Amino acid sequence: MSGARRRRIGVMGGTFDPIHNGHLVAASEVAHRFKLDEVIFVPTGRPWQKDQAESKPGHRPVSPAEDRYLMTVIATASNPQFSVSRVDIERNGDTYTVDTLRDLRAILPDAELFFITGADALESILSWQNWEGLFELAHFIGVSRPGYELNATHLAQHLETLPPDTLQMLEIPALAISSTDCRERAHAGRPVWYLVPDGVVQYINKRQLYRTRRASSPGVSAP
Ligand SMILES: Nc1ncnc2c1ncn2[C@@H]1O[C@H](COP(=O)(O)OP(=O)(O)OP(=O)(O)O)[C@@H](O)[C@H]1O
Ligand SMILES: O=C(O)c1ccc[n+]([C@@H]2O[C@H](COP(=O)([O-])O)[C@@H](O)[C@H]2O)c1
Repeated sequence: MSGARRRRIGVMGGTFDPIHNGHLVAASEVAHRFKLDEVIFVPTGRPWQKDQAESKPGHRPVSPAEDRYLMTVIATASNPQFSVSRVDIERNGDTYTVDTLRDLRAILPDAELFFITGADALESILSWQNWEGLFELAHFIGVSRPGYELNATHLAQHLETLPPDTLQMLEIPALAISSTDCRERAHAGRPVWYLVPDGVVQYINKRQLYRTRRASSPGVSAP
């Protein structure tokens, strides 16, 4: 008897500080083109490369994980194909994609995973923890992003021994939106409407996120 088709699950990892429409379009387009059953958004717990960059003068620390998680839930709630996982925010220590994928494989042992990453993140993947092990855990889909070239020739030589569909590229509708720009807008009192979902605009206002350059906002408390 032939086995059932394996569920095809997209994994969209990100710091999502805040989640914006560029993330949502990327996930939606990959879901359609790769016939995915679902996309799981995975907010990072401790994004070690961003933490390092943001310890430089003039940069602000990453917002509390619980705020980033809740914005991701709000942004994805209306799409039945989208869900949000807490695996990265519940794991102690720095967030490594190799752990994300291992955790998701343990939860979804029969699924085929497709990790979605923008062209900028793809450029730096050789600096990720245990990157050689990543491609055995999931397919990788690199998506275009304004300002970055969608090119993985630097990776190709390292992937020669792996199956040809290990890493695939996809041009998506260009949205020149970044979380950095959204934070700077919110900080300066400029609008973020239509760059992020409406509920995320309201959450940013309610929690007064990005008003200061320091992470001075209190933690999320239960209602
Ligand atoms: N506009 C976009 N188009 C396509 N991919 C994107 C876009 N913005 C972010 N991504 C991808 O989404 C993933 C998560 O991104 P992240 O949460 O770091 O957002 P960001 O906008 O890059 O944040 P920041 O400006 O703080 O660096 C990464 O793989 C990133 O490349
Ligand atoms: O595994 C790593 O070492 C690693 C280093 C940097 C980024 N990542 C992952 O890449 C995704 C996008 O990260 P970021 O920092 O651009 O929001 C997110 O899922 C991160 O956990 C992973």
